[in-house]
Amino acid sequence: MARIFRAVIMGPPGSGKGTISERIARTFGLQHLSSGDFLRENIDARTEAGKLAKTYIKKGLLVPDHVMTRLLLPRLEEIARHSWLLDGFPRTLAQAQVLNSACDLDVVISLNVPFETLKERLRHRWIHPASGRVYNLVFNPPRVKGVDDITGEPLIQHEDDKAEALVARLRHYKDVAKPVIDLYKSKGILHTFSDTDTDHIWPHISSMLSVKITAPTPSAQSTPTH
Ligand SMILES: Nc1ncnc2c1ncn2[C@@H]1O[C@H](COP(=O)(O)OP(=O)(O)OP(=O)(O)O)[C@@H](O)[C@H]1O
Ligand SMILES: Nc1nc2c(ncn2[C@H]2C[C@H](O)[C@@H](COP(=O)(O)OP(=O)(O)O)O2)c(=O)[nH]1
Repeated sequence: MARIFRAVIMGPPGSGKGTISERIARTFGLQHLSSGDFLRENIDARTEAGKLAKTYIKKGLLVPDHVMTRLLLPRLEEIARHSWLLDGFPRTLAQAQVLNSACDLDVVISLNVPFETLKERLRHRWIHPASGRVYNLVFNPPRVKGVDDITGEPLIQHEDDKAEALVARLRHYKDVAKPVIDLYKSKGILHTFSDTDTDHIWPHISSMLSVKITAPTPSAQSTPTH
């Protein structure tokens, strides 16, 4: 049986985590678990943790560490027999430490994209809230303006992707992520990829993973979202 492979993808908002995670899931059969999507599912299902998380997200704040770990760790246990890729978690050093005591990671991918590029991308990001499908009016526009390709439902823009909230959000990310990145660097599992284009970064990530993942686990393949 193929060895279980555990990876984390990090990067500021707009750096391409969702887009690249989807490619990784499709190519290598890893289960993609996005903390943002998982929170939104909990909010929609009106779970206790979801209701609590909503009060923070609405204010543009990070959800407290103990709420995040209480939510995410049981989910990771559920998929413990699969190889997985975590996107959006851990976001803080405290979260990274809890994850560390729960499992050993094989690889941490860190995306390094210039600030101006991030601002430009997020301005044009539209999502289909029910599925988490991500569009960009320049990079991967929907076939019909304003509607999801698959369901035909309307697309929305996140409040915090709008220009006013962006700069503070990107600064905040840098401050919080630095100690997490330093931790993974010290463990020797950090792989950083720097470029302005996802299509340039992707072949490098793909070849790194091809070497690290001895054999893919196709049964864990997720549904393509792009
Ligand atoms: N690991 C986490 N710790 C704390 N809060 C989180 C975490 N992951 C997500 N959240 C909360 O959920 C919100 C939505 O998360 P999500 O990752 O979808 O979007 P984001 O923060 O806009 O980042 P990105 O654009 O990189 O996807 C965040 O703004 C934050 O409030
Ligand atoms: N122009 C351009 N846009 C890109 C590129 N890669 C991803 N995008 C788009 C897709 C989204 O609309 C937006 C942010 O990407 P994302 O995958 O949601 O990033 P993240 O917030 O999950 O890290 O940018 C890219 O390489 N070029």
